[in-house]
Amino acid sequence: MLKVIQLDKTYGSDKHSLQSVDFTAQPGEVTAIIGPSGAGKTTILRSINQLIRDDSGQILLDDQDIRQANKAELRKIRHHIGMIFQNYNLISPLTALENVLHGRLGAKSTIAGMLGLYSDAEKTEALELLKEVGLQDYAYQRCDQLSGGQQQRVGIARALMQHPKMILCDEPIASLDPKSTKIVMDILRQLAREKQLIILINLHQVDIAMEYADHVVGINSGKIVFTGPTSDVDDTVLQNIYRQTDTSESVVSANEN
Ligand SMILES: Nc1ncnc2c1ncn2[C@@H]1O[C@H](COP(=O)(O)OP(=O)(O)OP(=O)(O)O)[C@@H](O)[C@H]1O
Repeated sequence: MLKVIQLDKTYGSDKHSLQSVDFTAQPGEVTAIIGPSGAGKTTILRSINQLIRDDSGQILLDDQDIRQANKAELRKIRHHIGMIFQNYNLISPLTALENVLHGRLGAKSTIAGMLGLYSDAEKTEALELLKEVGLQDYAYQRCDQLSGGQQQRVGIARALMQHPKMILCDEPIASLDPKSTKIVMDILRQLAREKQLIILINLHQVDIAMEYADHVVGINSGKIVFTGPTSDVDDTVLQNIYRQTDTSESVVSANEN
């Protein structure tokens, strides 16, 4: 389980971007973080794997506080956290298979990684993962010749190659058409269920969050204003999450552990 407790982040001296952020995300579930532009969604994801250093709080992944990890421990923890990005972050001239194999880089020695030395077992696994995301026929195609939706699926296979406990997805469908959006979201939900992964997704599209998420975290101006099952999200909750001004201090919480 992921537990974020009292997380605070200030950019510069006065830009308070996260204020006492508390939420949990469970294995086997899709958890969507929703909120207006600038609310702090990306800052939360980047804090979780310590791409940015937050100021205070706890980030517990299976009871290990990521914030307290030393460099070697952090490298190990990060290896089990997959990342999915809006712009896919693939290496364009390389094939889909080569990009998926890059998911193993964190587990290899620098030399083996630099020389692109992968075992037959790793290649077989990468091909299997491409099959899982429906891209078995594209393994040897350069990534810049794939559609956006196909590239995002390569990104998912690359994350799976890390044998993740958790996948953090930052606006994974923002550049995709509705058909590709459905394919990608169906895959993410299925992965959560079948592999018991924690899937945490920043989303701008409320309708997609409502359709695919089991759990919703609503944030406005750096503060959590709702956390609970998707079935508890109604118009009042959405108005609170997307309100223009930061006048309300109300926090709606349902069935939190
Ligand atoms: N590197 C930075 N330096 C200073 N302020 C930053 C930095 N990164 C983000 N911020 C500020 O922190 C706040 C939260 O930003 P963040 O990108 O986390 O929001 P978001 O909810 O992901 O927004 P969007 O939906 O538009 O991507 C914003 O006010 C933003 O301007």
